[in-house]
Amino acid sequence: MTVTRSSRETARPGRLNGMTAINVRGLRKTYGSHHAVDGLDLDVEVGEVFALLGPNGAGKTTTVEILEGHRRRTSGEVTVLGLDPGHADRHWRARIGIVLQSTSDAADLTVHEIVRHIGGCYPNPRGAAEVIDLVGLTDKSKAKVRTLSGGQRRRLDVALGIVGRPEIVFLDEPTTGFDPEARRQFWHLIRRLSAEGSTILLTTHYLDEAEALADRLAVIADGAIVAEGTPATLGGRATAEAVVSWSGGHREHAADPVALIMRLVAEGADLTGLTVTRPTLEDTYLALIGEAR
Ligand SMILES: Nc1ncnc2c1ncn2[C@@H]1O[C@H](COP(=O)(O)OP(=O)(O)OP(=O)(O)O)[C@@H](O)[C@H]1O
Repeated sequence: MTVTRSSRETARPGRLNGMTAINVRGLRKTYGSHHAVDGLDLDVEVGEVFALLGPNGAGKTTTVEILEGHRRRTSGEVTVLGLDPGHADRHWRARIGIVLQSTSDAADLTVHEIVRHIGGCYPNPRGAAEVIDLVGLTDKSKAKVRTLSGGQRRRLDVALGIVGRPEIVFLDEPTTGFDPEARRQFWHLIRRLSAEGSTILLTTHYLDEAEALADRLAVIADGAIVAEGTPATLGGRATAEAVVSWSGGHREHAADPVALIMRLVAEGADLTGLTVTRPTLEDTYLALIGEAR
């Protein structure tokens, strides 16, 4: 597949172009007779931010947990940072950062204590205060984990996922429960981690989040990838017909909207209220999911 890379790529000093961080071929996971993951192929390059989209039950978490070495696969080939996660050792685990869907426990420790404690499990951790600041929890540093709100706990989960300075970060629905400001802060954090060279694989139901963060994304339906591309090109978005509307309720579909507008100008049409729209990522996503059903 030819993939158009985003302009953000060139701005990344830590990027090692062309090296594969995640390589998946023919991944399958069955529960009884149910195929949760059904022949999934995926390549994520070192330094990429890659988003997995898909409806509830599509197989995103199952896939991510297999990549993290937290779930056994039924069949298929998987390498993450060059190793099979099913047989990986402590050294490999120290290079991986994980933010699970479930919230953290350790309710009687303070935020600072738990971050420092988990950081101590890694060879080269970030400082606890630095990580707590990165996720915007500095004013809750001395608070017990059990007193945090849902969104604050989620931020703590992110802190625990990145404290070990991981080369690759798995984030499963990281911003669920975040208020809008916290989501923006989180986006800023992801861009910063990415700029430092981390590879990031995230699942999300927020299409604006995928569009804002991802170099590439893939849509999963029924355990397989049905489309893959950049946010701009997914599902043929970049070449989809535009809808051109102008005064008097005029509306035309056009493969080349500029040519249409030039023609209208030449014809002396009243172009008050001219708009040109292409399918949004949400339109494209919903169409892909609809086709897959
Ligand atoms: N331990 C399990 N036992 C049986 N079925 C499971 C198990 N874990 C997941 N499944 C099933 O596998 C399918 C994929 O689940 P998964 O959690 O990977 O979906 P998802 O895409 O992450 O969904 P969501 O967006 O809701 O988080 C679902 O049908 C789910 O019910």
